[in-house]
Amino acid sequence: ERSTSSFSYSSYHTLEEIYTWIDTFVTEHSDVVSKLQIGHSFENRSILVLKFSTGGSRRPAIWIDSGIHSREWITHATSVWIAKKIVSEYSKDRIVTDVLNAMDIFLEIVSNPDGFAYTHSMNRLWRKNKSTRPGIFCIGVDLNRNWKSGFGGNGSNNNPCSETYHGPSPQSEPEVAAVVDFIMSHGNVKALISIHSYSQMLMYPYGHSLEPVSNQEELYHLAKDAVQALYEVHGIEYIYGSISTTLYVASGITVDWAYDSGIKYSFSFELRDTGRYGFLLPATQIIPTAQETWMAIRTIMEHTLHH
Ligand SMILES: O=C(O)[C@H](Cc1ccccc1)CC(O)(O)C[N+](=O)[O-]
Ligand SMILES: [Zn+2]
Repeated sequence: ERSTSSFSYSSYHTLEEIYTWIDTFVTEHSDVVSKLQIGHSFENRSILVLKFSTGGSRRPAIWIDSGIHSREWITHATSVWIAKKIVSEYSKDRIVTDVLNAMDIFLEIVSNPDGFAYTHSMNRLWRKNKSTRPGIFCIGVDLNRNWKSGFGGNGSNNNPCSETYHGPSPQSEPEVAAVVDFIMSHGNVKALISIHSYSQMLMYPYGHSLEPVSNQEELYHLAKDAVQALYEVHGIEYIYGSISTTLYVASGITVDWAYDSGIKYSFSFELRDTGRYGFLLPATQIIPTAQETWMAIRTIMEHTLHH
């Protein structure tokens, strides 16, 4: 469509529709937003990141990714809505304005484009990427088990047919390597938020071990405040805590790598719902979910700005 105002934020969209929306969005807001291509997926689709910046060079930054698991459609839809919210709140909302006057925001809406395309074409419940290797007869690596920190540990599987297959080696997958390379070369990312669904949880490292991270108290209280801000929008209740104690042990995950790489404010969301619809969350819940998630993310951004 010619403008993002004719885009339906209360519908789920295909990969092509989201990529077209990205181009329109960047054209409309070229003063604040630009499009980066950080790599290519296994099936050679572009891996795109939106950069929100009001100037400076190599400002401290906040990284947000969604859709690493392709069936979690509410996460891509939430990120699209949040992208629009960021530009509409700049110079209106005090916190967003302060954040963007001092920091950059990077938003990777579709972290697993091959898997996402596959959920539209062949298998709505596909989770992994679409990589194949000689002699291996099952497809895909779980991109939330392919990161270096704790790689191959409990809560990941070395069977290629498993939904939590960790891949042959850390960062073996182009979708993970692209993010690692980008964040490491940027070198000034202060917070990372990786968005999943479903369960209604806000979690922080570690997933691969039960040991608390050094700033556990700080992350606990920040998660508490973020979950409260979320609750105040539509009364949705989240639980919060470290991944391994709140959910289950999982190894080779995004936020553990981020934390061990020095990103001390690393969080993972599990969006709506708690199982009634699960991954098939009705489109009528997209905007309410995005509105409440935004308030939690805004809380994390504000804390990152001031610490
Ligand atoms: O097992 C997963 O990777 C997530 C839970 C999670 C989320 C973040 C870090 C570690 C684990 C659960 C989900 O979002 O993938 C939902 N699911 O189990 O399909
Ligand atoms: Zn997930």
